[in-house]
Amino acid sequence: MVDLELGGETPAAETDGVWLACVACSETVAPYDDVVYRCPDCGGLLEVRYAEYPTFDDFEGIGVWRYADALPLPTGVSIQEGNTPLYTVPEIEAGVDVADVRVKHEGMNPTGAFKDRGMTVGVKVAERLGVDRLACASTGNTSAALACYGARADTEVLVLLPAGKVAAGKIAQAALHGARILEVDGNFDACLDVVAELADRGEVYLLNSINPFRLEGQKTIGLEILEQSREATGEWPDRIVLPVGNAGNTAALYKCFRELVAAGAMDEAEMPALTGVQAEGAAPMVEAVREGNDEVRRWDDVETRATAIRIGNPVNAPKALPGIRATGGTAVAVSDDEITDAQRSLARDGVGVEPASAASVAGLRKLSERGEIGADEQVVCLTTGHLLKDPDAAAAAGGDTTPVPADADGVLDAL
Ligand SMILES: Cc1ncc(COP(=O)(O)O)c(C=O)c1O
Ligand SMILES: N[C@@H](CCOP(=O)(O)O)C(=O)O
Repeated sequence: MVDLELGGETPAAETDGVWLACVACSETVAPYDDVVYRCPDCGGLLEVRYAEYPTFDDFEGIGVWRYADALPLPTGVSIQEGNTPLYTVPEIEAGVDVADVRVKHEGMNPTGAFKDRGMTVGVKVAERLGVDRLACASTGNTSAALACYGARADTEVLVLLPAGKVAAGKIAQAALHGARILEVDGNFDACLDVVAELADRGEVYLLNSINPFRLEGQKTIGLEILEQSREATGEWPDRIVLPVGNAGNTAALYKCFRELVAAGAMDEAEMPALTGVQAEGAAPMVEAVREGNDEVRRWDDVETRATAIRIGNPVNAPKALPGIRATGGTAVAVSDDEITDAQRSLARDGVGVEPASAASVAGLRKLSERGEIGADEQVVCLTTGHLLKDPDAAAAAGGDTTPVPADADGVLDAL
């Protein structure tokens, strides 16, 4: 049984009102005494807990650190992450039977993906812990963000990537920011197994989303969506539709809502329905939701054009599955062609995203067609990464180029 209550006594192990708690057995752990990723008693996932949870009145400033009162440290290693736009998307809205559709474009973060929100917190915690080598496994975006924030913190970064399966823009980022890049003969899940073992041996500090501090930063996506939606429409959204890979965002959004409920700033019934979308070729969470399972079965063979979510063993499933269920959400799988169609529609609405991001819109379309989303709902789709992350996919989804001679008549003839 997963313990997802936030209540209980403040343990002796707290520092500045912050501690870690196991979501499976409630064991508490001091936050900064040792490096821990899992419960020392049962191996369950850890999450950050606080003596007090803030309300919206406590927030000031802009970006991730506007929400400092909801984060474990007062400042981060920051390059101005967060404060991403919430766009209207007229073409997409016109094609679905839903009252209001907005797109929260996390591709507008400094490195072009939501990961920056986590790294600004995680790399600061790494500094506090005094570790000297940061590492991650990655389908690309985590490595780009870690390389960038590691550079900013002047700390060594090691990234393990599945060979041949990472988009060009992401490798370029990790390389230029100075990470040591190792291409592994295995998929993302195998890379994570290896880097987790290196972390257990004390060789590296792990900054994948199993790191509970990193997910604290990603919680701010939820806080921004709630504030921006209320400003734009007067309401909080009924539903947030998001791509799912390692399920960190799903877990982080659910934690965001639970904390607002604990603070008395949100009623449980107001939590937006968390709706996860996976590619058909990498859909273990969808399988678990459909079959009503409490555990997610690892898929060893995964494949999708949306390389960012080519993941068969979502490490945050024990936090994310209860979030989908408790908020009245669901999960749906979409084909690669549906993803590319959604990517094109987003582009026509002026929103340039990488394939995995477009999965959210593809999922919205599928659920709306099936009548599984109410016509009166206000929906926010999360787009997680920028178009330029995967230039090859963007070029393939876009139109062909036409060769022309270098004269005006030749150009006009070609039109
Ligand atoms: C662009 C993009 N979208 C979605 C995801 C999935 O997010 P999560 O792992 O939080 O489910 C990832 C990485 O995992 C990603 O890089
Ligand atoms: N898409 C991710 C996969 C790793 O996810 P993480 O959130 O656990 O770091 C990536 O960009 O590497």
